[in-house]
Amino acid sequence: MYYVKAPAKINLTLDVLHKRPDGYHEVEMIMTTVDLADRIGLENREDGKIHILSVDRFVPNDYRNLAYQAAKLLKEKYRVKLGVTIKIEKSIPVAAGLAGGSSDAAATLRGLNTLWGLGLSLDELAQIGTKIGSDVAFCVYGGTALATGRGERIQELPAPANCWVILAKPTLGVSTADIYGNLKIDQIVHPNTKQMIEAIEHKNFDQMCASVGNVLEDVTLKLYPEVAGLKGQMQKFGADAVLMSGSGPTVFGLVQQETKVQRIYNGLRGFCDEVYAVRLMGERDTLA
Ligand SMILES: C[C@](O)(CO)[C@H](O)COP(=O)(O)OP(=O)(O)OC[C@H]1O[C@@H](n2ccc(N)nc2=O)[C@H](O)[C@@H]1O
Ligand SMILES: Nc1ncnc2c1ncn2[C@@H]1O[C@H](COP(=O)(O)OP(=O)(O)OP(=O)(O)O)[C@@H](O)[C@H]1O
Repeated sequence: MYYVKAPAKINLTLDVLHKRPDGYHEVEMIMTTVDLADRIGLENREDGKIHILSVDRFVPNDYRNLAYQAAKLLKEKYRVKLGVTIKIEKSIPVAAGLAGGSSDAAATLRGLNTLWGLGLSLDELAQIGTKIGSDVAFCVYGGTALATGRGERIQELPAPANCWVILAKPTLGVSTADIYGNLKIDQIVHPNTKQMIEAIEHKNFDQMCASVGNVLEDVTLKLYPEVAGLKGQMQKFGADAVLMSGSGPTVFGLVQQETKVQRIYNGLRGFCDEVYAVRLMGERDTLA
C-alpha cells in the first residue's frame, strides 16, 4: 500500500459576499491545516475497479465517497487501465466542518498522481478536485490560503503563528447546503479578512485571535443551541479565540500556552465526546 496523509482544515475566517446565479455563494475565507489527519492507503488493481475499504459506518464505500470520485475522474480523464483499492483510515470526524471527505479526495488525487505516474502539477490536480467539491482545491495544496470564488480559487499564505488548536465536535451532523440556505445575506457582519492576512503574515497571534470570524456561525448557532453552549464553554475555559469551523458543528479554540491546553481539553471532555488537542500545521510542504 502507498500511504498519503489527509489533514483536516479549519476556517480562520469565512465571509460570504453574495449569492451567485448558479446557487453557490461567493466566499472569501482563510483556511489552514491542522495536525489531525486521515490516512489513505492506495493499491493498484489489475481488474480496473475502484474499491473503497472503510470500517467507519458513516463513510460511504461506493461512488458517494469523495475519494472514489477523485479516482474515477483521474482514471477517466487520463484513460488509466488500472483500478485501485482505496483504504480510508478515518481520524477526522465526519460531517464536522473540517473538510474530511474533501481532504480524502485531495489525498487520493495526489497519491494516484504518483502511483499512476501521471506527472500532473498541484494546480492541475486542484482543478480536477473542484469538480468534486468547493473545499477540495484547498486540500490539494494544504498549508494556509485565502480561498475565493466558491472556495476553489486559492492564494497561498505563509504559515500563521504556531499554536495549539482544540477541536470539539458535538454529536450532531450539519448539512452544509442547509446552513448556506439559511444565511440572510443582508444581515451579515463581515469579518476583517485583510486584518487576518496581516496577522498571518506577521505571525501575530493576538491579532490572529482578534480577527477570526465566520458568517455561517450565527446560522448554525441558532439552529443548534448545543453548538453555542460548546462555544461558551470553550471561552470560559480560557481559549484565546473560539470559532466554529466551516458550516459546523465543530468549534475550535486557538491556544498559545501549552499549560492551558490540558485544562481546556479536560474541561470540555466533561460534556463533549469528541475533543482533540492538535497543532496548527499551516505549512504546505508536509503532505506526501
Ligand atoms: C463551508 C465550507 O466547508 C467552508 O470551507 C465550504 O464553503 C463548503 O465546501 P464543500 O463542503 O466542499 O461544499 P460543496 O460540496 O461544494 O457544496 C455543498 C453545498 O454547499 C453550498 N455552498 C457551498 C459552497 C459555496 N461557496 N456556496 C454554497 O452555497 C451549496 O448549497 C452546495 O450544494
Ligand atoms: N471520504 C469521506 N469521508 C467522510 N465522509 C465522506 C467521504 N466521502 C463522502 N462522504 C460523505 O460526505 C458527508 C460529509 O462529510 P465530511 O466529513 O466531508 O463533511 P465536512 O467536514 O462537513 O466537509 P466540509 O467542511 O468540506 O463541508 C458525509 O456525511 C458522508 O456521507
